[in-house]
Amino acid sequence: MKSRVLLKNVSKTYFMDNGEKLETLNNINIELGDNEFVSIIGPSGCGKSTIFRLITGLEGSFSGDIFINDVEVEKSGETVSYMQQKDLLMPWRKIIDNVILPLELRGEGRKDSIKTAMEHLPEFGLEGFENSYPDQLSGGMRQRAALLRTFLIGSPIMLLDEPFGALDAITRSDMQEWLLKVWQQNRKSVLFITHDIDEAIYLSDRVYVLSNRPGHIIHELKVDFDRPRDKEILLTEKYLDYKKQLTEKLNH
Ligand SMILES: Nc1ncnc2c1ncn2[C@@H]1O[C@H](COP(=O)(O)OP(=O)(O)OP(=O)(O)O)[C@@H](O)[C@H]1O
Repeated sequence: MKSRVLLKNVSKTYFMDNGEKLETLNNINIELGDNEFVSIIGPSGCGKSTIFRLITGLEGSFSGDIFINDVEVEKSGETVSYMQQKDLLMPWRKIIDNVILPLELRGEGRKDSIKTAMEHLPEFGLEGFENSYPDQLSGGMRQRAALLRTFLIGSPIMLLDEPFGALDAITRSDMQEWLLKVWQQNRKSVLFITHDIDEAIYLSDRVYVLSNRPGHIIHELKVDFDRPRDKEILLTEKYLDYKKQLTEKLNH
């Protein structure tokens, strides 16, 4: 199944209520290939989330071209699985009722939706918690529930905006390993936004570095580690070299 995204010379300017222009993205070129895991890192406010809103069609006006599976985004009609930065679970709905939302929105019956979701609960580490409410779960479990909800949107293309940003270091590290495992089993194309250089290198096939706003690509790193990966790679020279490259570019 095709699962590609291509941004060609994409620029985006917001027009503020007071008439001012906010140039947000400047001539961005990004490519996500079939089954690739690609990260985007860059300073706060440089337009990373805007890129996702453009790909999903939530943000309409821009210059340049965006292709989803080789079709222009305006004509594509493809639903992309998108997890926003603050993708909160609804506190009044049980975990199972939170995760089946995209299936229900697609018009699938409640019974079938629950059956589908239940099959994925073990893989997402949520077995036995289907009837819990979000505030009864740990931070990592809540993020896995939000990821399952995103996963059940069903697109082979996933856009994940800082899914682990609010987690403590140990939980975050566990979640990275878990995400790689799930990704390897399900092979989707993932675009992943993070502020964390280590996370970007560990997870990705390639990493794009954005400049300060208006964001443009200042570096592209190909991460040449075999898969499946384990945290041992963090101790290698090659890894340290990648980290140095990205740190230098970000502090540029
Ligand atoms: N709907 C909007 N209208 C006007 N300005 C906006 C809008 N959405 C975002 N912006 C502005 O565009 C810039 C980029 O925002 P965006 O959320 O894409 O950045 P980001 O790189 O994802 O930031 P962070 O890393 O802090 O999440 C910011 O200055 C933001 O205030």
